[in-house]
Amino acid sequence: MSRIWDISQRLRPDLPVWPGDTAFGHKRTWQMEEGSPVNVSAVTLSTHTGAHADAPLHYSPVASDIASVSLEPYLGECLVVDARSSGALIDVADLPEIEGTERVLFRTFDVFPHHVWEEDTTAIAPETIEWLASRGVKLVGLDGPSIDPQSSKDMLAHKAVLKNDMRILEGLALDEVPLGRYELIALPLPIVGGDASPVRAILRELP
Ligand SMILES: N[C@@H](CC(=O)c1ccccc1NC=O)C(=O)O
Ligand SMILES: [Zn+2]
Ligand SMILES: [Zn+2]
Repeated sequence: MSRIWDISQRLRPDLPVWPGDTAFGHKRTWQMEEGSPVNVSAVTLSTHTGAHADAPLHYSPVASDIASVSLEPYLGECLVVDARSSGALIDVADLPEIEGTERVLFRTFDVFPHHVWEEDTTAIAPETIEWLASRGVKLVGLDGPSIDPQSSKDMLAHKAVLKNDMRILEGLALDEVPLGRYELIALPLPIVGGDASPVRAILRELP
């Protein structure tokens, strides 16, 4: 069996979420201790909880929801890149040779903030998105909560992704993963009308 790295955040009540967004909630609705033959629960969560995929509908009212997007970009060979020394934005000059990979994941945190919400996270310059698109990249991902700065109102990186019909993963926990090439598997749930979906994201060692 090839080695697997789980790059999903654990879903739990104290999971930090985007300021003002819905907290993660999980409650038991049937309990074996109370005479039910099984345990069952209900969850409450934002579509942008933990490791998640943005749908084009998140940044364009007329674009596809998460149930309609092809799964192909979320599956296949990817490259994990070190962006820990980038400043506020990952610039083209910060990129390594990407050698024809269709998926690029950026590590920006020295240590992933599992217990606090960080406001000033590293985002991706729109020119970098254009550069990656011009080299055939179909999916960009990062450990931070957004490919744009959190204070952004113009969402230029998301707009560059829309223009180039790329896909986005955010909130990936990359601390344990050595830089390099892997197989990515990070499938969104088919939430009809959904602007995003949590994913179970893994990286698998290539043969
Ligand atoms: N744009 C962010 C998420 C985002 O904007 C957001 C996520 C959850 C709740 C509110 C959000 N934005 C509010 O202005 C993203 O990169 O997906
Ligand atoms: Zn998002
Ligand atoms: Zn986003």
